[in-house]
Amino acid sequence: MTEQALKIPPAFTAKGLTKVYGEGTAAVHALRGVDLTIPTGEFVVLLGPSGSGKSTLLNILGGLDRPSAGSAHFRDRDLSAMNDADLTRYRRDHVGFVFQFYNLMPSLNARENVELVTEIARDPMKASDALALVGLDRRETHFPSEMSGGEQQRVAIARAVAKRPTVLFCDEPTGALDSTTGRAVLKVLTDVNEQLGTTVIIVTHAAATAQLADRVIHFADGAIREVVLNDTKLRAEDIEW
Ligand SMILES: Nc1ncnc2c1ncn2[C@@H]1O[C@H](COP(=O)(O)OP(=O)(O)OP(=O)(O)O)[C@@H](O)[C@H]1O
Repeated sequence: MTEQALKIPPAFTAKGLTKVYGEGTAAVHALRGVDLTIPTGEFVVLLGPSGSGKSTLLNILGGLDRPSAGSAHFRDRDLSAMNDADLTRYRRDHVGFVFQFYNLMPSLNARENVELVTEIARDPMKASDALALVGLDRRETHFPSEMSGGEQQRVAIARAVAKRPTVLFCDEPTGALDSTTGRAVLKVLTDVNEQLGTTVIIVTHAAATAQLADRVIHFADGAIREVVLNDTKLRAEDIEW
């Protein structure tokens, strides 16, 4: 890591982060006191068995959910202390989301799907520039039904990055895709990380994705089991699926 990177405050720090769903005998301990730091600009992959708490962590860091105890800071701001309006503003100004199923509007073409965001964002890219970034500049007027799963996911990524988010959260972004298409989507995510400097945090079962990461966080049973820093990152084209 460069000296300059060391001076930039981390994107996220969590201390004793705890999430319990339900109460009493029905209580589910989704996060059991997680401590973590995610440096700004990193490409981070969260791996772990189903139910180990990965999505719960993503939802808290993304301002979609609140912890039961502990703290989660975005830069110097305590997300756990924010009210609903503050969290909405935080998500609007700083956060992009990409999910397994692309959640595109079927009646809108690719450009119009991206414009849903660019029309309300503060300092957005042009929708056409966002689509060019994901390699879909020639598909602007195509509707979701006219595109493959990988292309639809790239539109979803264009929509998420068009508002120039500080952080891009991806929950199983390749979960519905075959390996070739998955690689193409991962290539787009690494491009976003490298070209825009966006911090990218991916939850996935596709362990191969870890080969692209600066930091791999292994989850088990609501806790971090291991954090691995990659000295060498592979290019998306070269990962073994
Ligand atoms: N809204 C909810 N109400 C009750 N329990 C929940 C809720 N959301 C998640 N859980 C539980 O919390 C635990 C952690 O779930 P989470 O979705 O974070 O795991 P995960 O590691 O992302 O799993 P997967 O890989 O299957 O998506 C699981 O036992 C899950 O059933």
